[in-house]
Amino acid sequence: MAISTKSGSAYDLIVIGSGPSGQRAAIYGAKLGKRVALVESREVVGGACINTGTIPSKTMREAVLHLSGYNYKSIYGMNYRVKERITMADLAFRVQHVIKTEIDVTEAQLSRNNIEVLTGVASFEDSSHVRVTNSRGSTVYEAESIIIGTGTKPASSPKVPINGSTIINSDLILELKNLPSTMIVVGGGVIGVEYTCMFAALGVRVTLIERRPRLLEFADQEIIEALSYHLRDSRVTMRLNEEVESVTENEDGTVTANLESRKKVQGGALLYAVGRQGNVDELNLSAIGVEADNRGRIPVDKDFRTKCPSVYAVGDVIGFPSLASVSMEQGRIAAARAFGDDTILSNPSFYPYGIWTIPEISFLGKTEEQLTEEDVPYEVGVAYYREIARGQIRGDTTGRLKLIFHRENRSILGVHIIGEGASELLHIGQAVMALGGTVDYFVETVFNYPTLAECYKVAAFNGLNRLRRD
Ligand SMILES: Cc1cc2nc3c(=O)[nH]c(=O)nc-3n(C[C@H](O)[C@H](O)[C@H](O)COP(=O)(O)OP(=O)(O)OC[C@H]3O[C@@H](n4cnc5c(N)ncnc54)[C@H](O)[C@@H]3O)c2cc1C
Ligand SMILES: NC(=O)c1ccc[n+]([C@@H]2O[C@H](COP(=O)([O-])OP(=O)(O)OC[C@H]3O[C@@H](n4cnc5c(N)ncnc54)[C@H](O)[C@@H]3O)[C@@H](O)[C@H]2O)c1
Repeated sequence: MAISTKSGSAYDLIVIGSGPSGQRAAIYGAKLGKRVALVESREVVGGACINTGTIPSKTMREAVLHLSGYNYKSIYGMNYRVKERITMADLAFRVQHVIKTEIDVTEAQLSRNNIEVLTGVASFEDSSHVRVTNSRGSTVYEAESIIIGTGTKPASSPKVPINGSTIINSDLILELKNLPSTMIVVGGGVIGVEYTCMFAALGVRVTLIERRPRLLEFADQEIIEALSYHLRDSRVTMRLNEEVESVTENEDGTVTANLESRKKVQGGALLYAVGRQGNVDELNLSAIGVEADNRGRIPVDKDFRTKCPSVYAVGDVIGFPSLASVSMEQGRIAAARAFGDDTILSNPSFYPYGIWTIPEISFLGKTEEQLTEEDVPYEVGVAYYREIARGQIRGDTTGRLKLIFHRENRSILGVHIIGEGASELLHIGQAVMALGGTVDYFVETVFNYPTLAECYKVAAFNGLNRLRRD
């Protein structure tokens, strides 16, 4: 069938992709009074964030915690649960509800800002023209500036036959018909570890295989040791320093992961989570003289401008840190820069991490390992949730907050938390750090009682006591 080509409208800004990076870029452009179009290849807006990634996984985690009674087992006993037989349908029910609401909220935001949403696959004609192709044909639109926010998709391998039922990637989690009794997770990155925790909390026996010597290499070692303790306690088997070479489906419906070391691991289902690949294949980047690397990442400068001066790229498609929070910020900055607005400033040293393991982990700033490597004289103060009244009330007696500060000028260098509420709690430390506060702030400040925020005060006292002893 021949595809008809039409000439479409002209815009000030065309944004490709409606994930967090694209949404924020488009809205910021509109706030600057520009005429903006947002191209999205899926039928719905929201990107991987709303449809397959952040929102589904975080909602599923909440459903798992609620239905399994995980947070209350230490109070009411190991057999406590809200629902006896938890099914995939129970989890999917809550996830679909939140996805739908988030899509509605996003659509309303885009429409309020007069952003025109064009459904179809975008590809470059040249540095100011984008072709949008859908089942009705193809139209070429013009814009002064173009921002790419096309995100990523799960990395695949010809030796791992994803079948959507027993061998899945993170996009297909909700396609699992039943909860398997055993599961293999390949990849000890954020996705692999988060889903390992959820399935383990549901009683699934998980084997987690990671080719590196430790999980989540960018996080503080002590925090990861604490997480590993929880994983073992939830009957997770960790196989570190092991690489999965291929995966085979067995006649009895089970699957086998074949390791480079010639070991074999068998399970009822397998989640393949070995990283993600940039969505660049359909963009025709060669038309604008831009080339992505072997993982589909587009190179950009500090303002997110590509080699082609009128084209910017933001979000996961430019690589690290690949977080929804940071993607939004990058989108805003790129739209501002595209129209000569230099007022938005953002300091990546204060970007936080929230890792939704069970228990959750959150941190910002430097780790002890990094500071040792950089010869920075530091001291550490730790507070344990079990010593804080709120920790006892909530039933989380294993959490901890670790404050790292400079031994001489007492500035905060890092905050690392594992335990319930970590991702929210972190923001107190983030504010103090960003505003140039010192460890003394926590000593001098009165926090509500009983709250987890008290951890900051206890950790500060603990660290300052150590400093005095030396
Ligand atoms: C399982 C999982 C859990 C996650 N959890 C968290 C979390 O807890 N916290 C956090 O901060 N981050 C999390 N992330 C990461 C977060 O989802 C991403 O950082 C974020 O979605 C990136 O936003 P984006 O706008 O760059 O891309 P995306 O959200 O991937 O959106 C890109 C959009 O572009 C569209 N597109 C692609 N190519 C074209 C084309 N040629 N034409 C038109 N449209 C196109 C796609 O269809 C997609 O809708 C998670 C990711 C995954 C996979
Ligand atoms: N809470 C959050 O912020 C959150 C949650 C989920 C995902 N994300 C984002 O999504 C992105 C992708 O996550 P991911 O976990 O897929 O990727 P990743 O790159 O973080 O981790 C993949 C892991 O798989 C391992 N691996 C690769 N090949 C292997 C093999 N053959 N056998 C065994 N192990 C192998 C790698 O060593 C690595 O540790 C991340 O960059 C992250 O920022 C963020």
